[in-house]
Amino acid sequence: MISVEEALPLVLQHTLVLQTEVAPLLQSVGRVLAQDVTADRDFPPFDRVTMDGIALRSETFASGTRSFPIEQIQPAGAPQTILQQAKNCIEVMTGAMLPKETDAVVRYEDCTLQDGVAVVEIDQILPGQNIHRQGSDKKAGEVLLAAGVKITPAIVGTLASVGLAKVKVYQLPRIAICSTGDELVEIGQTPLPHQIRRSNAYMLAAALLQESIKPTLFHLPDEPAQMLQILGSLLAEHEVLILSGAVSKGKFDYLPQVLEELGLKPLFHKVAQKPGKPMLFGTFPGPKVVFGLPGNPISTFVCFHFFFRPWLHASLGLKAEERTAQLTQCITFKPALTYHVPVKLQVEQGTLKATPIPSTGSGDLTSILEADGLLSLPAKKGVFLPGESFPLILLS
Ligand SMILES: Nc1nc2c(c(=O)[nH]1)N[C@H]1C(S)=C(S)[C@@H](COP(=O)(O)OP(=O)(O)OC[C@H]3O[C@@H](n4cnc5c(N)ncnc54)[C@H](O)[C@@H]3O)O[C@H]1N2
Ligand code: MOO
Ligand SMILES: [Mg+2]
Repeated sequence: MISVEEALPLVLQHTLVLQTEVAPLLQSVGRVLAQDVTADRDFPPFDRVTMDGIALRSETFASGTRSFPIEQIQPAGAPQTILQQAKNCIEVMTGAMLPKETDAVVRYEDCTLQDGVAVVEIDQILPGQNIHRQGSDKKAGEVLLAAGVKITPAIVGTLASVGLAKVKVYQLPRIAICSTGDELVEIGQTPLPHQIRRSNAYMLAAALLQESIKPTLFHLPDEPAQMLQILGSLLAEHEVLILSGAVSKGKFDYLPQVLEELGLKPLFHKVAQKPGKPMLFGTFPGPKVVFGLPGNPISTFVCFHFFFRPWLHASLGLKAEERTAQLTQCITFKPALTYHVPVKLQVEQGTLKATPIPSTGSGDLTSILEADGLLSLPAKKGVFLPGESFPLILLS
């Protein structure tokens, strides 16, 4: 059995090298950007009026003028107008180009308009007021986004603004999720007293959908010949297998042996952690990777978040999240195992605090309904005090 400190680096040493592909902009949300993006023009691309009102010359106002005859209107979306006479003004709309020969905008609220004349009612006008200067946000050619970030709605807005209707993203691995076990039935079925629904497969699929990956779902019966045949064909079609169950010591936990028959190179089987001790991880030529997650629902869930997600993010070139949170209650856990505790989070005086969620054990699926994160308490200690900080995985 190896420690989580040894197991995680082993997993991260076996990331996949993912190719790139081009995705239509709106299908790129949640994917990882595989190109740098530069400003195609200045941001903003012209001196932009930021308030509806009048544009004038501040020096005319400074010399005492308060009444400005209106020459014309400059709407947004119209070519730039020119102020003909310094004593006049032009009505301007938010988003319009600032008229040439003007240098300040006065809001409608700060003047009255009557008979084609605007009378300014404020005492001071500063050059540049209510104007968003060309290039003041970013200059043409400047890098707006570097490759290797997850595409968010804000990023989509930026990509749209530079005219990228299609964008280069990293490909996603083809992933099969496989439940195991003769006690499991489909979720639409009514289970007999000795049966349960195969909820882990759906929980894993949902977690992958949050990563923008559409997995395919399969099931393995507790029968080695059938497992061998199904797993063999899944390996031909997928780069990643995420399996749930059949990795412990039971008479029907055939998975480790079947995977080895298929040629698995095991990297570890059993990790010093709770939950998730029986977890298995290995590779096939290709390369292909197999995550054998223990079947108890919280074990499957914790191992997915602790091992699979960092592996996926590293494969995609995303930066690892490194967070900690402060325990609010004392926990005593003596076994020499890393203890992953589902926690409720809150911020108190700027500090992230983690309160453990009561649970009857790793079969208690409902215990994670309220969880915001998983706090990992190290194996080398047995008593964890309020106020101590430990590594945290945020659940999203
Ligand atoms: N003698 C020992 N027994 C067990 C050990 C051990 O070290 N020695 N480890 C325990 C631990 S820890 C875990 S976790 C489980 C892991 O077992 P498996 O990975 O072999 O999983 P299964 O036996 O197939 O199932 C365990 C449990 O989970 C339920 N399950 C499985 N798949 C699903 C699914 N898709 N949806 C919902 N629930 C599922 C299954 O019905 C079982 O109740 O082993 C302990 N035993
Ligand atoms: O991985 Mo197990 O969950 O400790 O029952
Ligand atoms: Mg078992």
